[in-house]
Amino acid sequence: MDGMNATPAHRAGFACFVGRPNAGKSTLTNALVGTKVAITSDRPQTTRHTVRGIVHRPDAQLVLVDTPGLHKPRTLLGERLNDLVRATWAEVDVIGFCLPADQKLGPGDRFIAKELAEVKRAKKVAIVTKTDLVNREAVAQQLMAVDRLGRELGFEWAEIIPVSAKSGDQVELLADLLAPLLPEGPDLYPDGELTDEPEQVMVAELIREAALEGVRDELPHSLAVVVEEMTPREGRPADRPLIDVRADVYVERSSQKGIVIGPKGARLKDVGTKSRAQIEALLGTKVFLDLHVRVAKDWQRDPKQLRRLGF
Ligand SMILES: Nc1nc2c(ncn2[C@@H]2O[C@H](COP(=O)(O)OP(=O)(O)OP(=O)(O)O)[C@@H](O)[C@H]2O)c(=O)[nH]1
Repeated sequence: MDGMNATPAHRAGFACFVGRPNAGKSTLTNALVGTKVAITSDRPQTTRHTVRGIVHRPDAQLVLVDTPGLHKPRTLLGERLNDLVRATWAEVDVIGFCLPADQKLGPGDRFIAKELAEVKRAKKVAIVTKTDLVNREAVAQQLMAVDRLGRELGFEWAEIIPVSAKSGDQVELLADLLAPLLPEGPDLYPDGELTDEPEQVMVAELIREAALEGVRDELPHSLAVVVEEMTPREGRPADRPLIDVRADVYVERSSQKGIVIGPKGARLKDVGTKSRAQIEALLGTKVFLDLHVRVAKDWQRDPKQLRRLGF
């Protein structure tokens, strides 16, 4: 190749991390993006919400979509949630299968990998996570185990890589390996998009958690929250700022609206009080929270709505 064509084409695309609960997907997303985007916790299955983080590089833009976990479906809703996961998988360019280095490859991993084998378009990357917890020998064993798993299921991993999101070991390299797997194209999102999004996403997640409390069985995955506005109130003294947060809680059917609002609005008020306290703790300032409940019919099934709702 001569000097004129030496610059590789710019690439941009979507990737998501999959893996059993607690595999380290959110932590890895945060490590790659360099900003806290998804909320992590020691509790399994906190990532029900699909959250985007964007890795901006000179040569590529990698948009990370955080899908909910795929589970052995026991209910119709579980089945629908899995549909949502598969719909996301069908749209992304790269899927990173996360496997913790400190746990033996088990039935849960196999279940997910089997599903992965059905995904045709996306390139699949195996990521052995939490390598700081074990010695090199154990990491090597896990790399071989996941390699075998791919072959058993009849597909090949585009890459297999060990990382530690905690220590940062190999995180850069992971980004270097993911970037070339994306399709050629210009940035999908403007640079700087990230600056206020993570906070808004976290605020939305706090409201969603509060709104789900006590009604999880009735509306497990039919709730989405979009923060429409987050602005400092003008004319406040510098030492006592106030942030106005306007957010919409979306349900799928009008019958669900009543559940969220509660008798005489009592539930929604409670949701507001609870989530406001947490938002204030997160932002470190007083907050005025303005909550509205809206119906977005069958949002889980409509790609346009999903995108609007941040999925
Ligand atoms: N030692 C170590 N711990 C990690 C690492 N990455 C994640 N963890 C821990 O593992 C636990 C689960 O991490 P998450 O990132 O929340 O895992 P997840 O896969 O997003 O979990 P779900 O949301 O339940 O699907 C947390 O306690 C993390 O602190 C790592 O590289 N090293």
